[in-house]
Amino acid sequence: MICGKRYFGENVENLKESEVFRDIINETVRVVPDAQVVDFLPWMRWFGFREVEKKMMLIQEKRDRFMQNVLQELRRLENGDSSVPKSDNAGKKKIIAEVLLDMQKSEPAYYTDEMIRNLLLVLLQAGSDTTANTLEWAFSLLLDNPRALSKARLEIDHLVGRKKRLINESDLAKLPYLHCIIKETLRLHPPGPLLLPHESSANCMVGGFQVPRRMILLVNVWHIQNSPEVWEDPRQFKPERFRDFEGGGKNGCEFLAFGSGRRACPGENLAMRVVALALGTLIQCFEWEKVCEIDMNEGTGFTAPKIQPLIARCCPCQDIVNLLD
Ligand code: HEM
Repeated sequence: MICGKRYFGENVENLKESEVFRDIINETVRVVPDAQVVDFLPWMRWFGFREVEKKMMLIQEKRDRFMQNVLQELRRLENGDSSVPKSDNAGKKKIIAEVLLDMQKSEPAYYTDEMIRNLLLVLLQAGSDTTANTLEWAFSLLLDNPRALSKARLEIDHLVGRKKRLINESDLAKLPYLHCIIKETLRLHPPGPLLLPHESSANCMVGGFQVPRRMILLVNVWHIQNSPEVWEDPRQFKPERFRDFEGGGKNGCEFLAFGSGRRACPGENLAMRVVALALGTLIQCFEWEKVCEIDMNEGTGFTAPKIQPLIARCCPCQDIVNLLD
């Protein structure tokens, strides 16, 4: 959607480029927690805390180089350069990078290359790890809760039937239990456990505390969503609790996995669809089995990933093999 290419999975067009992309994502996620320490304790910078500044500058150079190459390639493609390999997307809908380059033609002072590069990078960065981690946590929870997995499969089977077709985007609104599973996963393991740092633009009161202008606030969403004061049996995986749940819950503050208000995640709808479609398809097509006890511990890192990656066994459901072929 963003660059017109695949950087993960099968049919990756340019292996080297996709490796650089994955490195950028991983390195950024790794260095952000240290950068936040330095933001809050600026004197740590004097001691060169974990070489954060140096690392961030190196990553930024890599990010800029990567994205500038993408922009140059798109320009060459537009000018009819046949040496640039055409992507799967060529001739179909415009990708976001192309839309922004078009806008640059009418407003070059605003849509500079730097602005476009950073906008594309923030979308890629914000959308990749968060979505992938959610999928991995959801599957880990489902394998640990086989009843919920069966219930999700029944819901899908009931809607589309196993033999007929794979689920598609238009089915998603009719799969409420699948959505409950995703929300319960995001409640237990929010990929933004402290949201992003927010800065108050004016003096204000939050929860009875005076917050002066320009104060940086972190919101501990992990705690809110796992607190017994807010949720019954907070550490239990109970997708049903989201059945009649609206928005963020009471006062809009119980479920905050995508943040809230003006700076909430703009990718929420997209993320919910992507995760639901991926999770739903994996449930529909395969029989799943644990190969060992699943380690449910969260590691450090900006998106609170699993410490141990999920390993599971799957084999295609018999009646869907033809469809998969
Ligand atoms: C399961 C997936 C995702 C989760 C849980 C998630 C969660 C979040 C959270 C918690 C924030 C910070 C909100 C705040 O501080 O109040 C955020 C910001 C953001 N997200 Fe997502 N996100 C996800 C997927 C995506 C996707 C797919 C995109 C776009 C392709 C995206 C783009 C962004 C951007 C651009 C911001 C910064 C918004 C701003 O500062 O105004 N996110 N996201």
